[in-house]
Amino acid sequence: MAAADWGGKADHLAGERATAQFDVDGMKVAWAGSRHAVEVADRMACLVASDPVFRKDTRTMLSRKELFKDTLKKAAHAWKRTVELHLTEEEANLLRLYIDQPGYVDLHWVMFVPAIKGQGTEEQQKKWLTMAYKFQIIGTYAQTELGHGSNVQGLETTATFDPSTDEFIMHSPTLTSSKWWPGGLGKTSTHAVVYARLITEGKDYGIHGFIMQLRSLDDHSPLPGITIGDIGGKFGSGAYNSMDNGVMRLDHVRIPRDQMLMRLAQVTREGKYVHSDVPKQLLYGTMVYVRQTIVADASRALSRAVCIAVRYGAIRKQFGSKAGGPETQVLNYKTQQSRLFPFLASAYAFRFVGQWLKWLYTDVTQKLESKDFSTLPEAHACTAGLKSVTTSATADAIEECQKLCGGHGYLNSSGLPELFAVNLPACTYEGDNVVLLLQVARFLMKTVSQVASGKQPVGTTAYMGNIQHLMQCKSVVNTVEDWLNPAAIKEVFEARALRMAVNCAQNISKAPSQEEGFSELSPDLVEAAVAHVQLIIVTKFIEKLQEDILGHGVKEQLQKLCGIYALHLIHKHLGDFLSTGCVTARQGSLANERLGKLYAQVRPNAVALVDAFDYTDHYLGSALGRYDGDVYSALYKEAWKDPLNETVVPDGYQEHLRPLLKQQLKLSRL
Ligand SMILES: CC/C=C\C/C=C\C/C=C\C/C=C\C/C=C\C/C=C\CC/C=C/C(=O)SCCNC(=O)CCNC(=O)[C@H](O)C(C)(C)COP(=O)(O)OP(=O)(O)OC[C@H]1O[C@@H](n2cnc3c(N)ncnc32)[C@H](O)[C@@H]1OP(=O)(O)O
Ligand SMILES: Cc1cc2nc3c(=O)[nH]c(=O)nc-3n(C[C@H](O)[C@H](O)[C@H](O)COP(=O)(O)OP(=O)(O)OC[C@H]3O[C@@H](n4cnc5c(N)ncnc54)[C@H](O)[C@@H]3O)c2cc1C
Repeated sequence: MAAADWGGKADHLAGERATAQFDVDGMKVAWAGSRHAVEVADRMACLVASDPVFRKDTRTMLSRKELFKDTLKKAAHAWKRTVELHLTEEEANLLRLYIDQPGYVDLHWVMFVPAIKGQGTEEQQKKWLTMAYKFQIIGTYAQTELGHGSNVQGLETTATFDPSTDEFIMHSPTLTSSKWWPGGLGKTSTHAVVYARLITEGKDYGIHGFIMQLRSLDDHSPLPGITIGDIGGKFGSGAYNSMDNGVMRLDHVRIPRDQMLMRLAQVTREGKYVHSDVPKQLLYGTMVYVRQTIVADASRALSRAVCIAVRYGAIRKQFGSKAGGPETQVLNYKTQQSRLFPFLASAYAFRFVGQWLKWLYTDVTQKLESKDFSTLPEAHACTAGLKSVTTSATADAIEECQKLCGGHGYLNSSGLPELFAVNLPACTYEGDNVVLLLQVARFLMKTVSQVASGKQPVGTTAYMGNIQHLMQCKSVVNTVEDWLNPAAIKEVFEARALRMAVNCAQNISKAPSQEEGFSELSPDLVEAAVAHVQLIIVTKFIEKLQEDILGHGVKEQLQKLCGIYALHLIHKHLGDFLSTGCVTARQGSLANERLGKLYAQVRPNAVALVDAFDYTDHYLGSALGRYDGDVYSALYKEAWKDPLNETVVPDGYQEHLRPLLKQQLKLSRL
């Protein structure tokens, strides 16, 4: 499909594509998850790429106001096309994804609708979702405040029940209780799920969700008692500035009692608080859902950056033979490969673990429906941990890809600055990554203590049940080839994760209290959580390789990428593996040797491996990452689009530059 997008011009990367040792179409299926997924994604990507309304090549040159208006235009046009073409939910989601411009619709579909689905009663769902599905109302998720984001229990907005009118009074009692950050709140949303402290009969029952109308459906003005605005420009040009993240103050705004989301708890007509038989943590269910989707977003963002850096690395040449022979493609430098190929492997690893996480989430949701809440803690730990590790690695990798592309990577036309700016906040939103890793650590500490009392752990912590062996085993690796054995790899990751968790648990038990110990050891706990999450990613990659994977050479390439993913982590975190005694220094250096060989094997396949992501030039949005590799013409053409080049002599010449030059000239003649 990218070839169609390219329009049949010379393929500067044809030589690279000819060296591929696998079936690229088969790899596209492995990446997308099914032949059907490839087909729908292709169709939606082409629909977006061929529609002039969805152009984005001058996005970074727009003012904030122009960018915001452009986002409104794109969102409205996308909805029009969705209705005209009778798109399915799957197709409409992909359409939004390929438009590739953050906006209010993300919050509406990804948070507002799921919050009502998860926390509303059937009656509430019927009423509000009917309107939301038709875009008669636009919703957002208003949780974070100026004073508190991570600490949800610390939110200050109040919802006080008034039995005399059967209403809640929604109020922001302090400056720090102003809602702050919700996407779409600033200028667009007509409604929101607002999180506030429920107070009834004089008692504070903690945080609950309420549906509030914020703006008139006639003229869009804020309703009485509501003050709303945008919180201001954000990091980078374009990027997340298309989103109107908002601030909101409430001054004793009254809403009917039935606008409290009442699936988890209810307030009766008399003002009695009644809690359902579902765990109160389901209040956080929307966040679990979104964290799961963010893992898929991370793999996509990382694969875009890698696609740009690999294709450009194959085109860019620097230095050469002394005899004046051809210069070297920068992708052939071993340093370039050792920096870039782990990202290529990580993109595939995150993609597969994201597919597994989606399955886990669906499974938990089905269990919740039949009132089985047993797997909720694991789902929370997995979504929190994977969201954290994949988004942090992705943000770091995009930044490194910019450096891997040298000076040209720093240009907006490379696509990398915007990609970085738009994905960097994923380390913060939906839970700060460190805060989330501490949640994983909490789960691990509980599991260690259950194992100590003889309980058999299940799911992603099942390995901890093998404690006798894992606490004292030594890696069997003796040669470079031994590092090709998935069982040998898995064992060292399991031993490292378990030993780090057990060390933490033992040290916590020496502290005066559990709480003090947890706080004192939090840096170690974060590292133990990362080790556990990396084990999940490695394990799921290995399990993926046990599935039927069709297409010539596809499985072999994935085996190499799996090896690179695991071995680069051993290399990067060798301190952990050595200090916990899982591998010796010699085994560590054998792993590194194996890694070097894998890089060499992947090199002829690198361009084809990024082609398998199946991105159009429109979606990639990069002069460096073009499918045809015609990088220099593209860079040259893009430069002329800059508003500075609209005139040959710049604005300001007459006022500032000319007088300065004339003055200096005059002085020099004196
Ligand atoms: C070039 C490119 C251009 C354009 C690109 C285009 C598109 C954009 C590209 C990328 C983005 C694409 C898509 C993005 C998709 C979606 C994102 C869209 C927008 C982002 C919008 C962001 C929204 C938000 O940020 S909403 C606000 C989120 N806030 C948080 O996450 C707050 C974090 N804090 C918490 O979750 C909690 O407070 C806490 C840290 C967990 C602590 O909670 P608390 O104090 O209550 O609890 P305890 O620690 O005491 O725990 C009690 C108990 O509960 C368990 N627990 C906690 N949480 C959960 C849970 N979620 N589920 C289940 N159980 C939970 C906890 O473990 C304890 O259990 P135990 O008592 O058993 O130990
Ligand atoms: C682009 C963007 C979009 C957003 N969209 C929305 C939205 O639509 N709706 C919404 O409600 N919110 C939204 N948010 C808010 C977001 O969810 C919060 O910013 C996030 O949860 C982090 O909270 P915080 O800002 O309070 O960070 P803080 O908690 O203040 O973090 C500051 C620092 O303190 C550290 N820290 C905090 N607590 C601990 C602890 N217990 N132990 C150790 N370290 C700790 C953190 O690691 C961090 O380094 C958005 C944020 C961004 C950036």
